[in-house]
Parts: sequence; structure tokens; C-alpha cells
Amino acid sequence: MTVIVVETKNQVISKLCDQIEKTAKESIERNGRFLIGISGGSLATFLTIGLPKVQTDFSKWRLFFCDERLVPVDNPDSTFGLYKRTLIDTNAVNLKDEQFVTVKQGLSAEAAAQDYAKQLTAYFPDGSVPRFDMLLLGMGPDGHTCSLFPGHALLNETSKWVASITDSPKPPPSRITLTFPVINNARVCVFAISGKEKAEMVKRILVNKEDLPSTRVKPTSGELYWIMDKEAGAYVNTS
Ligand SMILES: O=C1O[C@H](COP(=O)(O)O)[C@@H](O)[C@H](O)[C@H]1O
Repeated sequence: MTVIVVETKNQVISKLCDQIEKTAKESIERNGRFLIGISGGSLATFLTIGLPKVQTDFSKWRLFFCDERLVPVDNPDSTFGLYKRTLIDTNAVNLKDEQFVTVKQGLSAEAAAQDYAKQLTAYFPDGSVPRFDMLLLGMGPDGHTCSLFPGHALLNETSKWVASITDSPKPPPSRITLTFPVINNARVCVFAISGKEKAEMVKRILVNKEDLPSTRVKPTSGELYWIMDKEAGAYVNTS
């Protein structure tokens, strides 16, 4: 695990985007494509600011959702809707709707999760657990990541690639989420964190090593980066 603490939120975005550019280049050289999972919340803001500066062939990118809220795309809570409004429709980057593997609308949470897992098989056809090139993760102030919340039964899901949740403690209640077997099979996982409201939780995870959802992100044969500003990393000693 590599922990990087920088001065400002803008530097977090810059470090995050350096890592994205590097991993995209390696993935495209190796496989001719870049399969990246993205999160919502503050991570979406970081990407909206940073992604336009990333030097890459965006046509080789396929974007997936580490989690998604089950609301219509035009609802402000929709993560795809957010990226669509800020990155795609504005032409801020050369990405088209079709490059995003989106959650099918109008299904129950369980059916949406099953359908999303089925969509993944088009990119990971050999039946083994998907191995994303990169997953970009956020961490909520309660330690959740993706839609995996503290104390929730989904933390122990071992067979499904994508699971549904209908009792999310953070609204909206219905969501789908990648599960730990998939998250921990990624080549590169990156947390990008900013702000003093995250400092206490960062300490509980990285210093005290308490068993919280974000602590369980430990790629089995991949790399893990925690990038944060000095407010979020107030209790982290990197020397
Ligand atoms: O609800 C969610 O929260 C997490 C964390 O969001 P943040 O705004 O505190 O960074 C996010 O990573 C996830 O994708 C989202 O659905």
C-alpha cells in the first residue's frame, strides 16, 4: 500500500490523474483497452476537474460503476447522470455515452445487480472473477466504500460479483455495488480523499487499522494507493 499526503485538494486531483494516466497507458499498451471502475460522490468532482488534463486515447476506455444509485439518470443522485452532465455532454473529454457500462433502468435492485453482472461477462468472458485495470474509490465519513457500509451483510458477500442493497444508510436506499471479491481482484485500486471531515475515519482505517469497509480493500495481486490532502491525512504519518 502506498499512502500519499499532499497539501491541497487540487494536488490530490493531480496525483490521482497522474496515476490514471500511467495505468491507462500500461493497460492500453498491454491489452489495447482500459477497463476502469469509477465511483460517485467527491470522486466524481475530482474527475470532472482532472480528467480533461489526462493525456490518453479516451476511445480505448470502457468505464464501469463501482456502485450506482438506482434512480433515473436525470435524478441528481444518479452517478452516471452526474458524469454525463459534467464530462460527456460538455465534451470536456472525448468520451461517449456508449463507453459507460450503465445500470439498466426500471428493474428491481436484485435484477439490476444481476443484469450488471451479466454485462460484465462481455468484458470478462472466461467466467473467472473480473480483473479491472483500475478502480477509483471514495470513502465516506463512516468508512464505507462503493455501497458497502459498516456492519452490513454485503461485506461478507463472496459469490456475487455485483450485489444489490435496498437499505443503504446513506440515501438513496436502493443501489448496486461491486463486491469485495471483484474489488480486491483489480490491478490498481486508488482512494482519493479530501477534507477534514474525513480525517478521523482515515485515522481509524490507516493508523488504527479497524475493520471497516474501506480497510477491507486489499488487492490480492494488485496495487493500492491512498491519496489525500493534509486535512484528510491530519493523523497519518508518512515519514
Ligand atoms: O454514496 C456514495 O458515497 C461514496 C463516498 O462519497 P464521498 O462524497 O464521501 O466521497 C462514494 O464513493 C460512492 O460512489 C457513493 O455512491
